Amino acid sequence: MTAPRCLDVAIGVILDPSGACLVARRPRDLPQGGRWEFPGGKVAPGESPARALARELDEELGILPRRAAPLITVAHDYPEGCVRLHVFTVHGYAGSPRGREGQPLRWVPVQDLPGLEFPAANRPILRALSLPDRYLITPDHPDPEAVLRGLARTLEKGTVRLVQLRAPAWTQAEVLALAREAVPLCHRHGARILVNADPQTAAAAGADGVHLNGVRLAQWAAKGARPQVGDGQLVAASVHDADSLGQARGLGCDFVVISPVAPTATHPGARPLGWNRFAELARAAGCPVYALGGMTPAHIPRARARGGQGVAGIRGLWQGEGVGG
Ligand SMILES: Nc1nc2c([nH]c(=O)n2[C@@H]2O[C@H](COP(=O)(O)OP(=O)(O)OP(=O)(O)O)[C@@H](O)[C@H]2O)c(=O)[nH]1
Ligand SMILES: [Mg+2]
Repeated sequence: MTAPRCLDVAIGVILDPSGACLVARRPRDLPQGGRWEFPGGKVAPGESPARALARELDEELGILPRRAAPLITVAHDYPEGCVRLHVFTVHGYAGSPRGREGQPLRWVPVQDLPGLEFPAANRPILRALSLPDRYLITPDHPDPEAVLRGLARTLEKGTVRLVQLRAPAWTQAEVLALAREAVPLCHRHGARILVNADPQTAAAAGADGVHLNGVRLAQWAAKGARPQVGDGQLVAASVHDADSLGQARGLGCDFVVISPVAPTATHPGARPLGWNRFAELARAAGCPVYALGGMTPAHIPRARARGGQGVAGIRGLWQGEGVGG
C-alpha cells in the first residue's frame, strides 16, 4: 500500500512545556512554498530517520534534539512525487532555535495548528497531535446503568480522554438512549466520545463522531462516501487486515483501530496479528492507529514504538463492573 519509491523525510514536532509547537514558513520557491511546515528535511542515503532529524534540526534551526519519540509515519502522493514523512515529537533540545536558512519561525499552541496552512500530507500529523494514547471501548453489558456507572468511574481516574460507546447487541433506539447520557458524561470529564452506530445516531446523541465497525466500514466503502459528520467531528473504523485498512484509507478515516494484536478474552477464536503485522499495517494506514486485543496501558510504549498512536481496549482500560466475556 505504501508506494515503493517515496522520498523519505524526517520531521520534528518541537513542543515546549506550555504545549506550543514550533513551525516555519516554507520559502516561496520550494514545493508547498508559502505554507507552514514542521522543521525537517530529506533523509540522506544510508541515514536513519532519527539521525536525519538531528542533522536537519541543526542545519535549519541550530538545535540538537535531546528527547525525540516517533509520532507517526505518513506517505502522501503529491503531483511532483510521493513523500514518506517520519514524524517525531521533540520535547527537549540543546540550543535555541533560529531560522538559519532565513525562514520565519513561530511558536503556535497545538490546538491552533489546524488554523495554519500546511502541506496536504500534514493532516494525519495534526490528527495524531490531537489524539490521546488510549481509546476506551465500553464493554458489551446488558444493563445500561452499569455501563454508565463504569464509564463515570473510569473517567474520574482522569486518564481516558477518548471513548467509543459500543453496544452491538442493542437496538438503535437503545444505543441512542444510552449515548444521550454517555455524551454529556464524557464532555463533563473533558473526554470525546464516538458512537459505534450509524452516523445519524451518533449525530442525534451530540457525539464527537462515529466509529464504523467492519460491516459499516465495508458498506460506506462500497458507496465510496465518507459518512457525513459535522466540522471537526471524527470518523474512525475497526480494521483487521489490509483490505479493511484500504477501505478506511479510502474514506479518509481520522484514525483506525487494528485488532486483534494479542490474544483477547472478548474474541477468543480470533487469530492474533502480532506486533510485526501491526507495525506493517500502521505504516500503511496514513492515519493514527490504535492497537486493540489484549492491551493495557503498559502496552502503550510498545504500540508507539511500532508506529501506533497507542492502545484501545475494553477490559484493560475499564474501571467498572460489567466486563463479561
Ligand atoms: N520539512 C517538512 N517537509 C514537509 C512537511 N510536510 C510535507 O509534506 N513536507 C514535504 O517533505 C519534502 C522534503 O522537505 P524539505 O523541503 O524540508 O527537504 P530539505 O530540508 O532536505 O530541503 P533542501 O532540499 O532544501 O535541503 C517536501 O517535498 C515537502 O513538501 C513538513 O511539515 N515539514
Ligand atoms: Mg527542510
